[in-house]
Amino acid sequence: MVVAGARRGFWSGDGGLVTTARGAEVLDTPLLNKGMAFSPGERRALGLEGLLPSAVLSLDEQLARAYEQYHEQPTDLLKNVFLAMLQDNDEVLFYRLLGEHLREMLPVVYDPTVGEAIRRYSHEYRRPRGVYLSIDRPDRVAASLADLGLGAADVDLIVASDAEEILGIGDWGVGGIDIAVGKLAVYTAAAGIDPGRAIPVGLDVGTDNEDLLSDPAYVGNRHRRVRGPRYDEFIEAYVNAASTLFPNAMLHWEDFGPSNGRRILEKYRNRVCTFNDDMQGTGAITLGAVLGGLRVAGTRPRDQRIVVFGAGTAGVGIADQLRDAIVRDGAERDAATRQVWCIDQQGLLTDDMTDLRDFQVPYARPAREVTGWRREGRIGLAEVVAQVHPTILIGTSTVHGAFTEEIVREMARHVDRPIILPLSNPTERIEAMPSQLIPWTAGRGLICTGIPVPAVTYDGVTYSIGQANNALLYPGLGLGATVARAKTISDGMLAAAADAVASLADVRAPGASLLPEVDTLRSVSATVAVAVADRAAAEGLARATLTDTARQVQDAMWQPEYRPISAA
Ligand SMILES: NC(=O)c1ccc[n+]([C@@H]2O[C@H](COP(=O)([O-])OP(=O)(O)OC[C@H]3O[C@@H](n4cnc5c(N)ncnc54)[C@H](O)[C@@H]3O)[C@@H](O)[C@H]2O)c1
Ligand SMILES: O=C(O)C[C@H](O)C(=O)O
Ligand SMILES: [Mg+2]
Repeated sequence: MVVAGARRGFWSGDGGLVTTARGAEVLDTPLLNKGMAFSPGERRALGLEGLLPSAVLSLDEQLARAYEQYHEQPTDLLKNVFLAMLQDNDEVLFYRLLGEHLREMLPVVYDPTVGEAIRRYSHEYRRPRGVYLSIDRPDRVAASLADLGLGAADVDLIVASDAEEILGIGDWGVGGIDIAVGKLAVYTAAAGIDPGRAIPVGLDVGTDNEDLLSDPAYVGNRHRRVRGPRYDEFIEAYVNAASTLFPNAMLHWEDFGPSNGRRILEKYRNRVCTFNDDMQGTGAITLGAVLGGLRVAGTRPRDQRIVVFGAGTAGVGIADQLRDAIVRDGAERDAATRQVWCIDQQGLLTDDMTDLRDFQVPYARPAREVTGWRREGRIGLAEVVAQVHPTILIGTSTVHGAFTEEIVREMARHVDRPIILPLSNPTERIEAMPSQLIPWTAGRGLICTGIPVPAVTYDGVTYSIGQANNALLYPGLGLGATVARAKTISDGMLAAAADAVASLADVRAPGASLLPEVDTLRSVSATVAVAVADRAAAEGLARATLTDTARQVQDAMWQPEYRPISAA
């Protein structure tokens, strides 16, 4: 295997690494640096003898020190900053620490703390990570990607964000690159994506966030978001450059605004290996959670009535995948679409509305169907729940507290096991907390959230709350696509991923989580990867030959271990 970074002075040798770097350059290269773990021989050969204290420590000893330092950080934001610095210093140690304390540290490197890190990006800035592409220099896109010094076969994955809709907190301009960094950390911790073969990209198209525009410390392009043809040309330049320079890389899109996310995916999904996490990753993991819920409820996809509150990128992405699951269960496509009710800012979406987004149109209800429904300017969630008696309620609205006690009690009155998924992130945006939903449904609610939340004990039963976050899905999807060298990401590959996740949750015990536990992310991702790669092969989309997929997936997983390093 080639280790990315060859042009940065290192590549893989016989079971180890070989480098032309010497002295401080070795210590300053996070994928080479082992801190105090260089052996005396390596110190001599690499010119480090005078640059390090005498002791030689093992990875485990450094791990213990790093864990102690982590705990000395007083806030989650400072813990996040500490981990970012560790990653910039010694990447093996960072991933080992993260992997050993995944449940504790995932909320710090990823959601919800990553939201705080993004807001504070320009103020907490210490050093760059990733590639910063500017809409003001469209002709420099390819050159900027080439600045990393990576070769055509060196890259498996690129995560890019234009930061228009970061989580549920809106436009955060250049700071949005940290969502790409956070997603990649999860890719590696969960699925062993080689961190030297993955690139975070910030697409800086400006920002409409007034606070950023007037902040003297802001480090991004200080102008409004560019939209229209110039934006599209910039995206085109990015896709062309990325897929030409790195033809094996999957292009992952993260946290784009609703007017761009779907449009971009539709434009490129049959041309390159690409995937929108908020639409497709979220849709598939939510389907996984729903399938777990249906196993408990003892019902089938085609029996469901689904209300989606917040019909944006994620909400409609979820609607699409739930509709497709109903179709796979035997329903006609139109009938399956009619089993979904979408609500957005203008209330229940109906076909007499003139301001619907194109992707909302298929879900608009016939206006005549709702003539007698109560309106207070619009048909709100309470009325839809009262009329429809949904079996599944999804929250992707960013409206904190939107699932009120009255609404939830009304839903639970008509359904034995209501499936309620308040998925908005981060914590301050969630539609309702499980600690409220469980008592409001007298323990009958089947609940998952997007953020990690503690278990809830009610009436003697402890309810584990599954995290229906796309983090349970995209790492395995990316690994599977990498192993298969998939040409494109198909709907069938997403459905296979959802089925694989759902199959791993043991939902039999009362209060059991509908999804596998976050601690098992690595094995979940491996299972998802096998399902995705096999599906790609079955659909004729694999460019690699799969002989023993499970073995190939295991072999492809990067391990956070110090490798012997020799001087070239
Ligand atoms: N759990 C996960 O894995 C996951 C994945 C993706 C997104 N999300 C979360 O879902 C939320 C939405 O993300 P998105 O990317 O779809 O954003 P988005 O902006 O595309 O969608 C949000 C939608 O909610 C609508 N909305 C706002 N206020 C509303 C109201 N009062 N009533 C009804 N609808 C309202 C908006 O008009 C918009 O259409 C975010 O909080 C995000 O963090 C979670
Ligand atoms: O990033 C996350 O935690 C999930 C999702 O992609 C989101 O935008 O909220
Ligand atoms: Mg997202």
